[in-house]
Amino acid sequence: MIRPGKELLAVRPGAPAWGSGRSRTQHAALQKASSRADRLCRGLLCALCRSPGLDVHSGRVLGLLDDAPLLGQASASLLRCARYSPDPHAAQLLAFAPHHDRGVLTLVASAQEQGLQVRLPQQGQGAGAGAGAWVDVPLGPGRVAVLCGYSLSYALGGLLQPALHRVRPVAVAGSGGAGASAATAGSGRVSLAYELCFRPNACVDPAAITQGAAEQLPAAAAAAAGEGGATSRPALLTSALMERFEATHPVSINGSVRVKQAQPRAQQEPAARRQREEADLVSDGEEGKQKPAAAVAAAGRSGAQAQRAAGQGWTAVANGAAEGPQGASQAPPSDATEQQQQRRTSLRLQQQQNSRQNAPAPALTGVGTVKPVGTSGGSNGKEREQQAPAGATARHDAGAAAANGGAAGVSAAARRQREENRTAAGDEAPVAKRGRHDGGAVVEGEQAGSPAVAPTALSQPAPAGGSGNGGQMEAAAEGQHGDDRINIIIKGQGGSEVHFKVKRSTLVGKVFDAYCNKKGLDVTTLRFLYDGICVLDNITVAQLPGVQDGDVIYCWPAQVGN
Ligand SMILES: O=C(O)CCC(=O)C(=O)O
Ligand SMILES: [Fe+2]
Repeated sequence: MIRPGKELLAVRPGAPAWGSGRSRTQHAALQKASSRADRLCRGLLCALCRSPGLDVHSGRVLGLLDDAPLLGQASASLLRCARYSPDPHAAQLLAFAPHHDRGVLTLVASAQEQGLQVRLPQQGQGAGAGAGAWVDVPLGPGRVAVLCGYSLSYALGGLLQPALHRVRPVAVAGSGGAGASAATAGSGRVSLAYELCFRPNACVDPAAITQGAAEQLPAAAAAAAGEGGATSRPALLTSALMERFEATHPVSINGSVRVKQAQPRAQQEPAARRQREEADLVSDGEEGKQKPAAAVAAAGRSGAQAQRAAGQGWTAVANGAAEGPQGASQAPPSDATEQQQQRRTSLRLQQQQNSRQNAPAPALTGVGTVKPVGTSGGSNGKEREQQAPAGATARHDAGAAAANGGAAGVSAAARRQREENRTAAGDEAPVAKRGRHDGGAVVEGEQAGSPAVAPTALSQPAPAGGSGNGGQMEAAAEGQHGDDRINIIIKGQGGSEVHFKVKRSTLVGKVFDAYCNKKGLDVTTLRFLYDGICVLDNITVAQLPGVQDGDVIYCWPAQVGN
């Protein structure tokens, strides 16, 4: 039976149990869809960062994501399946009211061509003919819409604006109206939206993320970014960022139908202040105007309907019950990443607290989800994080990402230069001389030469002496190392880490071999990714673009995702 309205099924990839009422086949299909969408989304994000128009260090953005979905570890990201049923009584209502998605990027796919619409920018960057008009985003087989979300816009200091979008109602079966076709008439519209989100305790610092990027932008875009741009956006934990989103988007139907509850009086003023601060992020008053539509949608998802929907294999999502990004703050932390993140987060939070005397209470509630810095033990002091697998999967999965490969190569040197300048200026200098991580491997002596890992990769001719620079990796006894040694972390697919302290002149292949020896792995079956780029074994550590103490190289099976 098709009922009027919209039904949503929201799942977080990697969640061990995806709710009741779903068969194993459904579970497997959702798992597959979400993991593919996740890879595509990360690849697109990586390509977007590296596109000449932005030239943002992709690691600074990708490092704010959680690990790629692993079974048994719920992701912060979310897959929404929506079924919009034909509704003869609600023809004037929108099936999905205008909204910004709260996450980083959303991919939307639907077998039905029509339904999704975006609003063209009214002013500033991208505004042109038809400014402010709603335009169709034709979907259908083989097509995916890519929407910039609030989190990405914030992280980029407004260099990209979040896409205001909505869904027009599907045609009533037999009406012959827009959207009806032999394939879809009578069944309503079904869409899949994958919303990539920052991990809950990531510290989103627009100023650090966009440093050096604006210089690449056309003057007009740079001006737009400067006004209310990165410098006026404080570093925030994702949880605080979501508070901000909610304060500036009073009614959101992003995954969950959220009707804003009356706030305690004490919280109203900061919320209003934040709303003013973020005037540049909210395109217009459209969302306010659409409140009635959202309220109708909310009313339509009563508990009784939710029960019926669940019985059909559709779990209704209503009033915050969704496993939305905000709910993901309960996700179990992955230890090593968490330790690094805690250190980074605490530094950022310190900055926040110093610079924002009037920080509203809700923004600080996120601190409660972060463990004290002291618990991070001897973890390496890594300032810049990376999420390597994205770039490689982008080349396999996303044409757009592949098309960007050249740009990535060109901008690498520029990025490195920027990083060096910044480090020289003491802006983001790594925290020096920390104790070694308890699990750190002591690497000694010469390892056998390692074969090439991947056909297309970051690679340079081996320096004189080839791979025979044995002895460059040395025991990392405290106090023995000079400034030319840095910590490099190899992170495996399951999240385990091995720490190496190496000379900058060491061939990375030596490190890979040492890692494989320690783990009992065959190096030829693996690829190593740094900042999303597959690294061959014949470059030195110093030749990794913008390498810093504590940087992570991800180790991934060569055939991943294929
Ligand atoms: O169904 C669609 O086309 C879009 C859905 C959407 O905007 C969302 O899930 O955030
Ligand atoms: Fe959306």
